[in-house]
Amino acid sequence: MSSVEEPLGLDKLPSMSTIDRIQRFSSGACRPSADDVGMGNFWIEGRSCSSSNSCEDNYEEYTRETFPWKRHTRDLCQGDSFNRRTMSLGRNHVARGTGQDSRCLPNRQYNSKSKSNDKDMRNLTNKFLKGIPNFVKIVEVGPRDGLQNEKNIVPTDVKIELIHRLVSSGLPVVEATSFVSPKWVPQLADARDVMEAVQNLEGSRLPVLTPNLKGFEAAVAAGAKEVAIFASASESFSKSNINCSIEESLARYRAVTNAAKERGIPVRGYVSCVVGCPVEGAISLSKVAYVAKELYDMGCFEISLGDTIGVGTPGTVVPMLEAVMAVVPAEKLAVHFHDTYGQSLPNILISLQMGISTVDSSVAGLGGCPYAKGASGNVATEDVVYMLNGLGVKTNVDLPKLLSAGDFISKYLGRQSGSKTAVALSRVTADASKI
Ligand SMILES: CC(C)(COP(=O)([O-])OP(=O)([O-])OC[C@H]1O[C@@H](n2cnc3c(N)ncnc32)[C@H](O)[C@@H]1OP(=O)([O-])[O-])[C@@H](O)C(=O)NCCC(=O)NCCSC(=O)C[C@@](C)(O)CC(=O)[O-]
Repeated sequence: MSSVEEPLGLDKLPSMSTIDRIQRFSSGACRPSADDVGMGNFWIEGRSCSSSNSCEDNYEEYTRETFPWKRHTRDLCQGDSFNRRTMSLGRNHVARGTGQDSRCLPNRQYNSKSKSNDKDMRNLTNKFLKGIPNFVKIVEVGPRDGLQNEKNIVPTDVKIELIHRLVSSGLPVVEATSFVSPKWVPQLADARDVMEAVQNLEGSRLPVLTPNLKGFEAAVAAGAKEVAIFASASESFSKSNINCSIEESLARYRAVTNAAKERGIPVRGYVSCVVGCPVEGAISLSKVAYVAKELYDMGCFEISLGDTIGVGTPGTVVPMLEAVMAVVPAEKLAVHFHDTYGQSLPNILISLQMGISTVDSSVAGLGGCPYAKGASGNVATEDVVYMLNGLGVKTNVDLPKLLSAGDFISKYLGRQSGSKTAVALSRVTADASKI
């Protein structure tokens, strides 16, 4: 077995070029159906289409999800449904337009394309982005990664309400909290209360972070049915985040995965600092691949690759993914980007093209790590859903309900949402309501 001191050399990795790999993952084969949100149901290349997830998506559905801003303007002309939507978003402005109302915003003001042009655009998208999966599983990390860095303690009820709202938006996985030391992360000292309150919520899996056996036992006692362990590819970050070396952390995590196996609890693994570390700078690809493989070998069903400080660009993310995908199958990987340099969406896009179909994100772009100075929030879930809708990729997420959850927590925190989509769509509806 290789060790951190003697990492997997890049010379030992397959010499497949980046372009080859992207092409390899650019099959036009059908990908998971919207139901394939559970573990183990990953895209198998060449799988045939089911009638419920035909490769030829319904055109109306496509345009509805692709152009939500257009939908707002169209719905404004349809009166009731728009009113219902804005009210459900908890906004205090209510549009008054009706189908006959001269104040209705004409669609052409927002979308000069004709229907056939829309269709052409979709074909163009298919030609250039055909490797992208039909379904992407979004792992919402807002209640955990999003809130852990908040200075002022967020009341337990607010956290519970946020989780309820996120679950009701259709997100398949909502990371609920962390069973870490309250001295290290005071914001999540109420992990037990949060977990006990949400443990029976249906519709989403609700994993929690556990840094050691103590955390694991506490999580299970509080009702957690899935846990996540978090190692780092950077020695310095491992020390500052969990107070031990990478090798020590892997030994701890083996104890956790063994205990989890005995109880039939699935374990997700994180590797942080996969591109850069706040102390060490660039991180070697072989170290990232090594830690990912160790977590995979100890039984993690999925490995999430975290660009903890958000320094990655497609130029650094592609070789990192190539290195990891040489030792862990793409369908077992997730990407976890922080948006410090605004690179998350291009990084996600290229990851999807390379065969990744699980993406972590945080509602309203909340987040940051208390032990990674300068790291900004995670990519906003609303922005990820907006992009995926635009690509015709299914997520099962109801964008208006997600926006409502983001609005709820942003209002509570007293600041504007970190989601550009949330800000833009709220302006569109606000402007439309003035007409
Ligand atoms: C790992 C430890 C616990 C080691 O912390 P330590 O101080 O070395 O632990 P220790 O074993 O020496 O114990 C010290 C005290 O902590 C207690 N303790 C020990 N374990 C637990 C526990 N599970 N829950 C509650 N209490 C615990 C233990 O009982 C003892 O209590 P005392 O006797 O002093 O009263 C600590 O460093 C820690 O909690 N770190 C977590 C920090 C954290 O959560 N960071 C943010 C995670 S985000 C991340 O990693 C990146 C990620 C995943 O988001 C991906 C990305 O963005 O890229």
